[in-house]
Amino acid sequence: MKKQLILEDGTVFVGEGFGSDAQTTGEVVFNTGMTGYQEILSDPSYCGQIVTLTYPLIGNYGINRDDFESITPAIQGLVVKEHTDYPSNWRSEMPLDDYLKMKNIPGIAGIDTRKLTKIIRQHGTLKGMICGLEENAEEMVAKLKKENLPNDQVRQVSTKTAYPSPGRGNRVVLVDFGLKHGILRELNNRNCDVIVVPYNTTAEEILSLSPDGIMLSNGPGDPKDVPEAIEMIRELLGRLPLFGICLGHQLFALACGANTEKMKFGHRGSNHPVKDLRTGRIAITAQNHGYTVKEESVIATDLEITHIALNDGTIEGLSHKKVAAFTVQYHPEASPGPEDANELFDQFIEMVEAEKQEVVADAKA
Ligand SMILES: NC(=O)CC[C@H](N)C(=O)O
Repeated sequence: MKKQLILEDGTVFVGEGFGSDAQTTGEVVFNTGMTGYQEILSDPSYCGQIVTLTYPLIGNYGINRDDFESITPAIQGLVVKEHTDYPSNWRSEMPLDDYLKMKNIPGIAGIDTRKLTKIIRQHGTLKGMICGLEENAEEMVAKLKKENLPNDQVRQVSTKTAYPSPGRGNRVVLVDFGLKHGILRELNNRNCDVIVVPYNTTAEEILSLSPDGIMLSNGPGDPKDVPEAIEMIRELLGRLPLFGICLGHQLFALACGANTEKMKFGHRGSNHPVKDLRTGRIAITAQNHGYTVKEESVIATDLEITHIALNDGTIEGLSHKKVAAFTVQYHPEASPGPEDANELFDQFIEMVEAEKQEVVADAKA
């Protein structure tokens, strides 16, 4: 069935529908990863977004049980150049098309994704819709221009109730703003005794779980749309060691008095070089974000900029000068992508253990 992809600037692409037949509206973004479509479409940070994959052949290794980053994908739609119905991989359990149908996610294929990506890079991310050919494009453009996209994505994807992911090691409260399972996997691999809590849990409720450390997850949307989380982080600062990833990093920056802004078209891909300013070491990182911490806003805070993106110089990592807390804008849990930055989870565990030693030393003194 033919479908159209309509952008708010009036551009119309016609392609072949796959996945669900539903009509969908969202913010159109692009990801440049060469593999990892399953992890991308199940990453809750894409809630509210229609994702264009710039790699030209998608679906060739199917969908498997192991690579999900969440159980219920929150992506609004998928745009590809070519999509294959015939996956060929020993791990494949179903074709991408079947999966998208099952989860009611619309897709459109046969799109000139290079042209689309150039438009997004020039114009900045724009609103768009995937719909049938029967819709009048001009009317749809007018509708897109008028419409405000939802701003409650974190509420949509965060867990509704707390749940444990047990281990025998350090106790970590992981605040779920739309967490990728990769983060949970990394903590469990390090034997952490994790309790995952909803995004709007208060500092007091978190402290009542007696954690040794706090982890702030990734998540969708604008960090300023979750003021309750900013307040909670502010109250926890200095009371427990803290590590934040992506949305968690942005919320931490806001809680410390810095500011965030929307980027023109963001960073989404699996090969973004990031420099650690303290060691000079460069890591190739997985990224998926459309907001960033404003550099000039950091000066008046107790934060130190620890990492920058080599492509555009934006902030990629922060650490607190006075309390045990650090955050990164990129994804050390990878999925999809390189594992260069995976050791950050070890640094978090070391920080948690060092703080525990200090508590013991203080108690003895
Ligand atoms: N992956 C994330 O956590 C993304 C953070 C935020 N939603 C952004 O787009 O910048």
